[in-house]
Amino acid sequence: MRSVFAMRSSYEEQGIHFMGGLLPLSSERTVSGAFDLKLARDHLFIGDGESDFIGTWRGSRVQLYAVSRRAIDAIVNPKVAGVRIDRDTAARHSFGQLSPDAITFASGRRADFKERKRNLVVATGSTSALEATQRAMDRHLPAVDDLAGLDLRPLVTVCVREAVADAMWGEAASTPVRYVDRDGQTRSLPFAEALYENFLRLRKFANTYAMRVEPRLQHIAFTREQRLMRLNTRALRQHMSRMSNRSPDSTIAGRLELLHRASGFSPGIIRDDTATSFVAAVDTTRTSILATLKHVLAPVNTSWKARIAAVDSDAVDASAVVRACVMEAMRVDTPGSVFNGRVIEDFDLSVGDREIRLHRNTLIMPNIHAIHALGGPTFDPARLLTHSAEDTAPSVLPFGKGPRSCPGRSFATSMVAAFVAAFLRAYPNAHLDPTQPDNGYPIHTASEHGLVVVLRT
Ligand code: HEM
Repeated sequence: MRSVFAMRSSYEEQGIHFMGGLLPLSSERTVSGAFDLKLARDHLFIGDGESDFIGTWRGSRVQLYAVSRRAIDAIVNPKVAGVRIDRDTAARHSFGQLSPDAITFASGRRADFKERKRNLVVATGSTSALEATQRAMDRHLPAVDDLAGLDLRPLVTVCVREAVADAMWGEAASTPVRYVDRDGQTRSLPFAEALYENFLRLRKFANTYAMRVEPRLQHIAFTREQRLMRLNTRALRQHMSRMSNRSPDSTIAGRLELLHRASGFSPGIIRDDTATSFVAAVDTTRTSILATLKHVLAPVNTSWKARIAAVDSDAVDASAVVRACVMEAMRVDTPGSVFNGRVIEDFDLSVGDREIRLHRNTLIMPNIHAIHALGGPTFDPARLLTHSAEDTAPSVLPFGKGPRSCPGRSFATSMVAAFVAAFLRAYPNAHLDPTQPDNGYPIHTASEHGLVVVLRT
């Protein structure tokens, strides 16, 4: 078996540029710097716009990022993804503790993988996100007269969390469960809120230096916070096991249960695929809403705000203008990254007119941030509206691509479109507060700054 140093040398000999220092772990210091600047790890490794791959260390492993469209297409090709490259993500050691049997961590090589994925697409796609979104907005949107400025981050978070929970489980999402907060205080929280809060804590802990270097350490309860999160994880998993077989057929959980059971999937898989869909949905969807509002509420984009506001409320879901604004916002402020994969056997990957020898155990993933950066930092939905069928499709991949791409895409885009259009109807004079430094930061799932708007002129 090749050492990581031999692997790296082989890639450098094949012309792949490495970033982040010569020795294993060295890149983690650079990553800490990126977190300080409120950037996600993958923003650092976007390449020069010419290369196919960028290499670095991830902890003590060799990581390759596909950074050109053709390299991404090569590694997500169904003949490669789930055949010679399989899922291997450190996330299974962090928030994966909540749902270890979820599809997110499952091998794409299993014979039943395609059916499992199809069930998720059907269960999430056949739900109307619109009513759940509107109900949550009706509960939480503030009375306009009371507010000169408003941080949208907590407002959007609570609306999306409740709307997704409603679509996922119906009333059962509000069942109170015991939850231990960061101070060690035991409280009673609605089940979906407790699940989301514990997910956020697990993910935050995973971003610390030690856990990035050795993600498996997250399974050992060294710290008080780890012990508290573990208590919650156990209680939540027990609660979710008790919820099985009880979700109404009108909910995503109910439909997934019917489909997965008919396919012969175990109760553990049904439980964990439901839980993973909830956490995957809330975090990314609320980030996409914030990103879209950030752009359409900027004074320079008033014409796009007006075009969205002019769309009839019944036509929002199908509106090309609304979709173009949402996708373009996700291009400029990409919510999350795709999950990592691992090369499972040495093989030659065809990229354009050359072959690249990939070595077993190399971590490898598409860097969608690199593709998105090629379009530049300016929000311009027109580029998505004007391309003809003959043009190369614009490279906007916030949901990933290929066999592992997001099964909740249709649900998510409906929810983002519904929220943004309803918000603009409710607050036609809303605009970004130019005095707020927080508004200048990029928006992604792990960022914690606010998005402050003025609701009145
Ligand atoms: C705007 C919102 C969303 C964005 C930007 C997003 C993005 C993504 C991305 C980038 C991936 C990884 C793809 C890959 O590794 O190739 C993913 C996977 C996944 N997403 Fe989403 N997602 C969103 C909403 C949702 C929703 C609403 C659901 C379910 C209700 C969902 C469920 C999942 C699941 C289960 C996976 C794992 C798929 C697999 O392992 O094969 N996501 N998503």
